[in-house]
Amino acid sequence: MYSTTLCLPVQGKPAERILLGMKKTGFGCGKYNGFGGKIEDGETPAAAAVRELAEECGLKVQESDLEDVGKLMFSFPDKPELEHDVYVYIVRNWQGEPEETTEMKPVWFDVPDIPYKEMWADDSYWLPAVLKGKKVTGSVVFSEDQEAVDYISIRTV
Ligand SMILES: COc1nc(N)nc2c1ncn2[C@H]1C[C@H](O)[C@@H](COP(=O)(O)OP(=O)(O)OP(=O)(O)O)O1
Repeated sequence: MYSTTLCLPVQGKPAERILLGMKKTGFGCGKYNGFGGKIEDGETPAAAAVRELAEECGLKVQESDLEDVGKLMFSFPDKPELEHDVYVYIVRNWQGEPEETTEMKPVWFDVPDIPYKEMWADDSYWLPAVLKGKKVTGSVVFSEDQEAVDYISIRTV
């Protein structure tokens, strides 16, 4: 079990546009997602979110720019080593312009055009609520192929 972060840069409140990245390597390669990765030993979730956002798309934020919008747990019964949780943040203020890196190719989407079919299957269950200003907590169990959602429980606040 490990912990990760996921940072979602948005414009507007409620969100009108979102910056997603096409993941080019590693876990989730070939999917659009927010920006994030594993929390390193001794690192706080917020520090990891700031670091990963800069590493993956060049946007610089302060920890005070992070809006904590929830925590999700992902499990894969057929691959228990992939079990992890994710701290999810929205950011509305940053320095710099999105740039392609070796890990991600950033693309802005209008919220109605978010490409859910090219994203992790859980996203359509919780991202719309987050973009409307809700906070989410929950857990997702993935199927044998690690793509479909077998069970999901999301609580919005
Ligand atoms: C399984 O469902 C998931 N859904 C969504 N929306 N996002 C997910 C899911 N599983 C993982 N994520 C996010 C969490 C992280 O932001 C990335 C994956 O990060 P990873 O652990 O693979 O870290 P890497 O970017 O590969 O590399 P390093 O941490 O080693 O830099 O996806």
